[in-house]
Amino acid sequence: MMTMMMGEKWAQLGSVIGSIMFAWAMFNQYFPQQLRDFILKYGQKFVGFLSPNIHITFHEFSGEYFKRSEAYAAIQTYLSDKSSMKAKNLKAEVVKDSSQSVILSMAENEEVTDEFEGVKLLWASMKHAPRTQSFSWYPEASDGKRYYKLTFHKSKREFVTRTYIHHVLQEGKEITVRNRQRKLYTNNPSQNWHGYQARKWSHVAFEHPSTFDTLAMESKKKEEIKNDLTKFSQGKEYYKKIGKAWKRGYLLYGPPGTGKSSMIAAMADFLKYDIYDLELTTVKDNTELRKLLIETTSKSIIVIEDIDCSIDLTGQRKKKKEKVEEEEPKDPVSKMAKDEEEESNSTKVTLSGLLNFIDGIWSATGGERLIIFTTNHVEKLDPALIRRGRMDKHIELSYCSFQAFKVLAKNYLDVDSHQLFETIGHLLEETNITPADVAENLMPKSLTEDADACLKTLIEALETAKEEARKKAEEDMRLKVEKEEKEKQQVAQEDVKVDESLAKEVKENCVEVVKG
Ligand SMILES: Nc1ncnc2c1ncn2[C@@H]1O[C@H](COP(=O)(O)OP(=O)(O)OP(=O)(O)O)[C@@H](O)[C@H]1O
Ligand SMILES: [Mg+2]
Repeated sequence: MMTMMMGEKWAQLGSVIGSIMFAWAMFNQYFPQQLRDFILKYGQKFVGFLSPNIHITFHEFSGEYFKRSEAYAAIQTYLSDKSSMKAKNLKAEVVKDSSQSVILSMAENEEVTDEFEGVKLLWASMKHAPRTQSFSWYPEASDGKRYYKLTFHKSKREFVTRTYIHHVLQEGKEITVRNRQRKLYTNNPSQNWHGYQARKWSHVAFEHPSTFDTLAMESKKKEEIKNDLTKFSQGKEYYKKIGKAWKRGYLLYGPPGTGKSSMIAAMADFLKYDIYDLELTTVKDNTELRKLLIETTSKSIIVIEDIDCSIDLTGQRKKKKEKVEEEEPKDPVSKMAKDEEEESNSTKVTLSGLLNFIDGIWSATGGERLIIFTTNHVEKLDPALIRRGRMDKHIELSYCSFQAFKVLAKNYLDVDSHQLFETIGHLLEETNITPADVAENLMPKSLTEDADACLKTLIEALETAKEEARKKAEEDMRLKVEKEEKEKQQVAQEDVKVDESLAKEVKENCVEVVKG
């Protein structure tokens, strides 16, 4: 009985489908094209009129030719996670310049639901098939036009248009920034700026392993720097409010091997910014410097390492040139060649050009940039260059403290505490050793060397450094005493000379008096 009823139902369903297909065939065969279009268009409108839903479409290519819509790309990224969890048909795309080499998105005609602040929304991925197979310059035409359709209840119109879409685009862009492969740029010498596809900057993927976790320094100082960076990166509105360009200058100074370059890499990792490593010595003049600045993108760190060596800020360059002029060859051909070489080797970037680079009107374009200078000799820098407001934050990277050593011990040996730590702590207080040297000593020299052996090697190195420092202090003291002794002797000799000439004068005067 049951089976008979089921059979009847299937038969009924089959006949309904058959009728619909027959009606559709008749509709296509006997109704002219125009009438069919008219019926379909108004039929859709009628259904839309009855439906409580609203649709918004976001096309992949719209407006600017050849340019993919940013909104479409942001939505695709936003939906990527949701699609990979919920959709049954997925599309995989290899994304250029992305560390996440494959991104998944829903295939055409798939749907996923989203929920935001308690409101349910439906996203569908759609494609208009191309009408003709003709050649077109527009990338979308050959493959059909892809678009996303957002469907929601009409009562949520204001919420969706004012809040939800903004949220989706913002979140999509943020995910893109988080996932993108960061780049390390270096400036090309200006001789190579001309010609086909000439670039002012060339880049490689930035893959430095240094992070704030691996950086050896006092945790309080580290936290302070991280907070400063976070405040900066979230400060778009704040900088706008106070009328300041959205950029910040950092001066990192300290002896070689104390982690200045490592800190820059950690900052880039923390903020997910690109790095522009500016080699000032290959920049010809201030105009070139400005051109380079204009070509940098936002969310980046512009670095000038060893600023005191890159540019003469005290007029020494001029002196050097004067010296060269004195030694100029007589022969005009070699003189020209020497001039040319001199010209190409020297930079005419001046202090004022550099100051303009940091806070001139051009430096405000783009925004969200850090400018970092590093130096081993902070005292050599012109105060105008590093005054607060230009270099907003000065960070001293110094010799290894006990806290910094503990970070290195954890990273290199995976040791949190050890009986030798106390000895090392005392030795670090008495000796100046750079984190680079400590790190070198903590690296196992063979596969069999364990933490114990490495810490003992470090203690030996610290004792040697302490002994050397003691000897150097003794030698310095000896030289000082010797110098003072010499100076005293010189003064005594000069006194004797003065006495002698005085005696001579007195004697002569006496003779004259006697004669008189
Ligand atoms: N504070 C630190 N934390 C962790 N590692 C460090 C630190 N300082 C130095 N090192 C180690 O020493 C190496 C050299 O450090 P880095 O290049 O950062 O020094 P620097 O201050 O930039 O030196 P220079 O003034 O010569 O450019 C790094 O590769 C790193 O392994
Ligand atoms: Mg360095």
